[in-house]
Amino acid sequence: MDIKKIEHIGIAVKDLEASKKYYEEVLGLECYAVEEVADQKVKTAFFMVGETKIELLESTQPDGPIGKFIEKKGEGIHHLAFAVNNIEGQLAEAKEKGVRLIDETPRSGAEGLDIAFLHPKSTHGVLTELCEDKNK
Ligand SMILES: C[C@@H](C(=O)O)C(=O)SCCNC(=O)CCNC(=O)[C@H](O)C(C)(C)COP(=O)(O)OP(=O)(O)OC[C@H]1O[C@@H](n2cnc3c(N)ncnc32)[C@H](O)[C@@H]1OP(=O)(O)O
Ligand SMILES: [Co+2]
Repeated sequence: MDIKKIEHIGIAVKDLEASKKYYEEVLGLECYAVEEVADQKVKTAFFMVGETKIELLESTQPDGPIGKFIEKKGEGIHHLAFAVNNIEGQLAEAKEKGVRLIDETPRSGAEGLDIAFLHPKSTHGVLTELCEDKNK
């Protein structure tokens, strides 16, 4: 695969406002965007840390992926997202190499990126997101 960098680290939180305060007031990071992604049933808050972002995720519905994750495991690191070119090609390669795809075709994520997830059961336990900025 052709990975450029870690695009973001996704963190599941119960209360976006409360956790945002920790990142701002304790860690001293600046939240530069808050966005709801209805397709994923989440509200997100983004912080830039060098070239990588932290994506806080609060569930907007109990049956969404973040709602279910928090119910089972509590708050914490949820996924690792890599920036790639040609996301469709990367998905095809991953599939060809035996990885189970959650998304066979990319969906719309936050910040206008195309995103697709690889199943944690075939990535040694890490829910993995591929992201491509097709507007660049
Ligand atoms: C806004 C956007 C963006 O960046 O632009 C986002 O990030 S949206 C971020 C939120 N969206 C997503 O995560 C979409 C992709 N995620 C999904 O489709 C789902 O959450 C799955 C990862 C397939 C899990 O869903 P499912 O209903 O199957 O839950 P489940 O609890 O039965 O999980 C099946 C097995 O996977 C494990 N599992 C579940 N979530 C996990 C996670 N985040 N990391 C590692 N392992 C995980 C469970 O422990 C379980 O293992 P055991 O059987 O051993 O107990
Ligand atoms: Co993400």
